[in-house]
Amino acid sequence: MSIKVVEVSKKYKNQIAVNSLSFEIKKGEIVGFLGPNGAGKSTLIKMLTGYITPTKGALYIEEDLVQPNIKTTNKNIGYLPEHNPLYKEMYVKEYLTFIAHIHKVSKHRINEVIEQTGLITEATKKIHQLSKGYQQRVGIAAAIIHNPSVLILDEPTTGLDPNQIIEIRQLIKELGRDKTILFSTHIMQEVEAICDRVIIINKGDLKVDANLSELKSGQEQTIQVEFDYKIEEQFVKRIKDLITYTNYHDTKWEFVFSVQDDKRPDIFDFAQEQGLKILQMNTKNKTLESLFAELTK
Ligand SMILES: Nc1ncnc2c1ncn2[C@@H]1O[C@H](COP(=O)(O)OP(=O)(O)OP(=O)(O)O)[C@@H](O)[C@H]1O
Repeated sequence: MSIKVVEVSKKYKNQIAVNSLSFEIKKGEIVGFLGPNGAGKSTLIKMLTGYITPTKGALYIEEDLVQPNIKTTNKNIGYLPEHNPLYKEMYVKEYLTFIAHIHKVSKHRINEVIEQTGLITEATKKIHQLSKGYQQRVGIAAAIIHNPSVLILDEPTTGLDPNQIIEIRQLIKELGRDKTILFSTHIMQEVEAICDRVIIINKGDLKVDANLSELKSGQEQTIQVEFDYKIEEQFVKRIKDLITYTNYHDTKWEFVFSVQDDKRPDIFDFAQEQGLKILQMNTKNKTLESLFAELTK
């Protein structure tokens, strides 16, 4: 396991920020760590990186317990905090040279990360001259300069414009080819765009730890249809994968399916077989976004 969290809790005075959380992340996985504001994401990330200690429980990075072994575990972690701490008066290459020096890594690694994070054209500019998206790339370059096996990103796309968001997501995906990545966000679409697995927390509690495909397959598909003529129930029952149906009016129906594949083509085929025309058809799918809203009320 690259990351292991065992019954970890964190209490700030009377406030329980993280409540007995447990999960494991395998080598090479990209996992979205999702929760609304105040859910406890940053608190857990700070415990993984050794910035704060847990009130209870144990955290492991590449099999090493974080607390007594912070030096070792931090060698294996690249961390981009929520507020990317950059020395903005420095030039990009100068800053990365400074970070490389702290980590005692060889100079050739600086050019390597500049290339890897798409910073070649910006390397000779001062950091404050860069767009927010490029500043975020500098933060990521600094986080991976010592070539860690685990990368932890705290809300890496917050405050970026839509194009920058797409670019940073792409970069995270590329880095995920040879690193284990845990990144926090409060946007479900972000998780859908980047990862296979999601861990959802709310008010410090674990709500979901599942692959996205599992989450999606557990969802129902609802389709409302209006035909041009009345149709008998016995015929409607023949539609494949139908779990329930409601007849609102002679010609208006709502069908609920248990499968994820788009069932609209099947309804077209059915209508054709029955000699009917479709006047209206709407899907009312429960999105992952609405599932997240339900779980984090
Ligand atoms: N140093 C602290 N002292 C007291 N309470 C704290 C401290 N840091 C965080 N908290 C509280 O712990 C809870 C979890 O906060 P945390 O920052 O971990 O949430 P988050 O999921 O990262 O939220 P956000 O998305 O807003 O960054 C919140 O209620 C917060 O107010």
